[in-house]
Amino acid sequence: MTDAAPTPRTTSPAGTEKPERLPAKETWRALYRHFRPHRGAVALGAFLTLIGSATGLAQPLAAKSLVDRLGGDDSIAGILILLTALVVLGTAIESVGAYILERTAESVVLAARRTLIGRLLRLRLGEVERTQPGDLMSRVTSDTTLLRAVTTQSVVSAASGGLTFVATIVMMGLMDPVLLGVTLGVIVLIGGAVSLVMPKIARATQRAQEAVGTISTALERAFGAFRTLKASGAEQRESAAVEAAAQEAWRHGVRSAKWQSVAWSSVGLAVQVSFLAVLGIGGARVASGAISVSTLVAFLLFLFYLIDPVSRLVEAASQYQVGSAAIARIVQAERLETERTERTGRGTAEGARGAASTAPDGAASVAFDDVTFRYRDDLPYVHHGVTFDVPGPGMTAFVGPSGAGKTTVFGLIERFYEVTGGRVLVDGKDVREWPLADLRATIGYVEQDAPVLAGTLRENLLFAAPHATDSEIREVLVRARLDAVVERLPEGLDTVVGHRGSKLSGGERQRVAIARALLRKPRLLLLDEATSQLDAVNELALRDVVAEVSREVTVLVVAHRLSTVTLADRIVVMDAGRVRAVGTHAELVTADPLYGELAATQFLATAPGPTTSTAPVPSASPEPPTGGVAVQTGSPTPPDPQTSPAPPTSPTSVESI
Ligand SMILES: Nc1ncnc2c1ncn2[C@@H]1O[C@H](COP(=O)(O)OP(=O)(O)OP(=O)(O)O)[C@@H](O)[C@H]1O
Repeated sequence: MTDAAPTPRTTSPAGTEKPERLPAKETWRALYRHFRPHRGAVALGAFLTLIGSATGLAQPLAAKSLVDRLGGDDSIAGILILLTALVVLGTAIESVGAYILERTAESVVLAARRTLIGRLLRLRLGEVERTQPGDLMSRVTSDTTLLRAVTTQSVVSAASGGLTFVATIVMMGLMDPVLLGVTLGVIVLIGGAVSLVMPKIARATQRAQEAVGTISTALERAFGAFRTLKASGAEQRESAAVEAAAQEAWRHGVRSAKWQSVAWSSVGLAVQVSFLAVLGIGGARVASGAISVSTLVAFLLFLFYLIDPVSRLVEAASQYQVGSAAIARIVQAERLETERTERTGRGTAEGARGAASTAPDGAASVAFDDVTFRYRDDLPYVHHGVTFDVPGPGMTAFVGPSGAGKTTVFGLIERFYEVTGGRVLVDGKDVREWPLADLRATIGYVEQDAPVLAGTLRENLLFAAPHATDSEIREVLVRARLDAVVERLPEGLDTVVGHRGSKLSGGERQRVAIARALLRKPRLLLLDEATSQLDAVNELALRDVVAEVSREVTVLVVAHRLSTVTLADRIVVMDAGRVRAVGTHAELVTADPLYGELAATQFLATAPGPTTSTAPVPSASPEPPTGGVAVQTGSPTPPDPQTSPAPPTSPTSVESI
C-alpha cells in the first residue's frame, strides 16, 4: 500500500514558480465547489433581502394615505403605527437577510481554511521543502478571504441583476423592438470592451496575492532567525525586502482597482451612449410616426432603470475575477501531495501509549536493504546502496564525515521520504507497508537542532504523547536531567518557552527534545546528536540515560562525540552515501582508517574528558578495511541522474551486525 495521496498536478507547487491561472472551466468548478454547500443559505439570504427591499415599496403608499388624512378628521395614529411597523419590519427582514449572507460568506471562508489547514499539515516533507511556508500560510489567511464576496454577494448580484435586466429588456422590447435593438447594440459593444478588461482584474489580483505571499515568506524568514538577523545587522535589508513585496502588492492592488473602475464606469458610459442613440433614432421614429412621444419617454425611463441591473452584473463579474485569482492559488495548494496518516493500533492515541497496539512490543529491529536515495530527481544520489541490519535492543551509532547521509537514514526510517531503490525495514516489514501513523508511533525522534515549539514546557513534553500522566512526565524530567531546571522556573512546567523555545538554553532545548521523545515510550529511538549543545556534566548524564534506554529499546544515534561511540554496541561508519564498515569502537579504530581518523580528530575535539580509546590510525585516503569485523557493503554508485535516471538494482548482501 502507499500512504501518499497524489493528485494530478497541472500547476507548479506553491511558491516555486509563478502560479498559472486555472482554465475557465476549472475555475468555475472550483468556485462552485465552495458555493455548493451554502446555496440554500445564499438563496434564503437573497430572498429576505429582496422581501426587505420590497416592503420599502409599500412605504410611499402608506405615506400617501397619511398625507390624505392630515386634513380630515380621521385619526392618523393607525396609519402611523402601520408605517412604523412597515419600516421596522422591512429593516429587520433586510438585516436578517444581510446577516445570513455575511454569515454564509464567513462559513465559505471557514470551510476553505479548514480544507487547506487539514491538507497543509499532512503535506509530504519534500513538498514543504520545495515551497515557501510563508506563502502557503498566506493562502490560508489571505486568499481564502477573497472567496467571501464571490460565493455570496456576487451570486445574489448576478441573480437579481440578471432577473431585473431580463424583465426590463422584455418591457423595452414590448415598447419598441427597434429601439431595444439600438440599446442592446450599444450595450453589447461596450460589454465586449469590458470583457477584455475582466481578465486583467484577475491577473492583477493574483499578482497582488502573490506579493502578499512574498510578504509572509519574508517575515517568516526574518522571525525564523531573529537573533541572526539582529546579530548580522540585517534589519534594514530585510525590512527593505518586505517593503518591496508590500509595494508590489500595492502596485497590483491599484492596478486591479484601476481595471475595476474602468469596468464600473463603462456601465454609465453604456447607458449614456444608449441614451443618445435612442434619443437620435427614437426622435426620428417619432418624427416618422413609427412610435409616439410617450413611448419614447417611457423607453428612456426604462433605459435609466437598466443602470441598476447592469451595475450589479458588472459587479458580479469583477468579483468573479477576484475570486478566480484566489481560487487558483487555493487549488494549487490543495494539489500538493499529502501523506495518508490513517490511524490503527499504535497510531491511535491509546495505541501511542502502548494500549490496543497491533504492533509487537519490545525493541524494534531496523534494516536497510540496498537503499538508494536522492531528495529530488534533479539532485545527486545521497545513498548509494546502503545496507545494514540492526536487531534490537541496543545502541547503534552512525558516524562519518559531514554529508555522508547519516541524518538521511533517519528520514527514510520515519518515511519522511520514499526510497529511490531498495527497502527500509522496521520489524522486518517494509516501511511502505506500515500504516504511517503506526510506524511513527513506534519511533521517538530527536532532531539535531532539537526544535522546541512556542508554548509551555508542558505542552512541549506532551506534544508527542498527549495522554502522558503527571508521574510519567516527572519520570522523564528526572531522566532527561530537566527536573532541576523545571524547579528553578517560576511557573514550573507551565512556563512559556518563547518562540522556538528561545527562552531556553541550547542544552535545555535538547533535553526537552529528548524528554519529549522518551515520553512517547518508543520502541525505536532516533537520536540525531547535536555537536556541542550540552555541558560535560549533562552530556555524561544523558549518555547514561541513553545507555539505560538502549537496554530495552533500539537506539540509533547519529554520533558526534566519542563518549557516544565508545558506548555503542555497534557502529556504522558511513562515507559518501555508503556503509563502509561496521563494528565496535575498539574494532574499528584499528580496522577502518576513516574511523580512526574521525576518532582522532572530530570525536576527540568534542569529547567531554579523557577517554580510554585505543590509538587511532590516521589515514589521508581511507581504504576499505582489511581485517576485524569492518565490512564493506553497498552496491556500485548509481549513475549520474542527469545521464541515466534509473538507480542500480544489483543485489548486495545485507550485513548483519
Ligand atoms: N532535504 C534535503 N533536500 C536536499 N538535499 C538534502 C536534504 N537534506 C540533506 N540533503 C543533502 O544530502 C546529503 C546528506 O545529508 P545528511 O544530512 O544525511 O548528512 P549527514 O551525514 O547527516 O551530515 P551531518 O553530519 O553534517 O549532519 C548532503 O549532501 C545534504 O546536502
